[in-house]
Amino acid sequence: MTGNTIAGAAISFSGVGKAFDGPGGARVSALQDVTLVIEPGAICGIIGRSGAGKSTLLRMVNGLERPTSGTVAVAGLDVGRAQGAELRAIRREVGMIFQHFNLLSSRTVAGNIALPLEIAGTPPDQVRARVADLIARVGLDGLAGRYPAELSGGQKQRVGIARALATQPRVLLSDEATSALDPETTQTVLRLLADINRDLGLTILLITHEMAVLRDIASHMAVIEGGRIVESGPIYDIFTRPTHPTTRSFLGGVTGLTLPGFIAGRLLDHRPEGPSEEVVRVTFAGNHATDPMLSKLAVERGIASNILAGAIEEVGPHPFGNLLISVDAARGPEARAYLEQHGLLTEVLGYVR
Ligand SMILES: Nc1ncnc2c1ncn2[C@@H]1O[C@H](COP(=O)(O)OP(=O)(O)OP(=O)(O)O)[C@@H](O)[C@H]1O
Repeated sequence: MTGNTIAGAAISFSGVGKAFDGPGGARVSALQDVTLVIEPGAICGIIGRSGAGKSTLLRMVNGLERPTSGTVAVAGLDVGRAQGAELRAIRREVGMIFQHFNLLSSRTVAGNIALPLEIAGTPPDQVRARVADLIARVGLDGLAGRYPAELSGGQKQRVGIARALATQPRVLLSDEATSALDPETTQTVLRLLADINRDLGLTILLITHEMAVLRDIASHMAVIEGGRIVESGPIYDIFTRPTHPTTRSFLGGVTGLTLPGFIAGRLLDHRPEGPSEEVVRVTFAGNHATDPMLSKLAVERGIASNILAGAIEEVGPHPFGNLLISVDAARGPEARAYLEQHGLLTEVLGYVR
């Protein structure tokens, strides 16, 4: 083991860089100085735009890509430097599911799920018993003899999940596994992954470009931009206190964080001379999420607020909401202090005349 693996972590990236040979001999830097620790049993989501480096990061965990610098470890084993039998042993600990399922069309459901066991040399009677268990586990009872072409997208992904679990891995990698599915099917597949995480204690690392997927399933998340992790931590902390502009732009779609166009176009950085309104983001977290704090602000302090946009939803088991409001700029500091005293988070976004 190198000194850079993190003891006790399910997956760790320590100062990881990856460069590829690009066109004309130029080097393309896909990842730079990535450090991320994923604890056993976590569901960690990596979100980023196209080309940010998500797939490269994920593929390092099962040794499909090797780091140019730094260390990637699974359960303390250095994947990037493992060879031969050691690499095969690490790969058995890591299952993977894919956006387009990657099933063999010539094999049945049972045949696809059996494949990793056959490759591992498992005796046929054990393969049959294990495949039957896995089919029940992922809710495909009665479909063992069907071929992929006879299945819906959601059923195909269940086969993919069962196949990934066949060798009883400790880590499951998900490469945009719900991106090709409709919203309802996405929910059922995410629920299955959450059940597997809970029942089997499996650590899940998933990549996505949809914040809603992370909101519904992840315990932790990291935002990747230009090959660097720009923000990471427990999902609830990031939803309630995003710091990086990229995180905020991803969050805008799911949490009502985006300013309506008619305000955004007029927003000033500094309070202007004369009457103006302060535009404030108010984040409601935990038990405060449904408290009528703005009504109390009006009644107790006589400060009226306009609601510009907002949403209340759940992140994991916690209620959470964002409201964008405007208040008379002269009373803004008092309004924010009042809301903060009552457990809400506030942030001034700007001013409008
Ligand atoms: N085998 C390769 N050879 C050369 N460049 C590569 C290779 N694989 C990835 N890259 C480059 O590395 C960068 C990161 O790519 P990566 O596929 O990891 O991004 P991504 O976030 O998964 O994108 P997407 O969401 O579009 O799949 C991109 O600039 C890409 O062009």
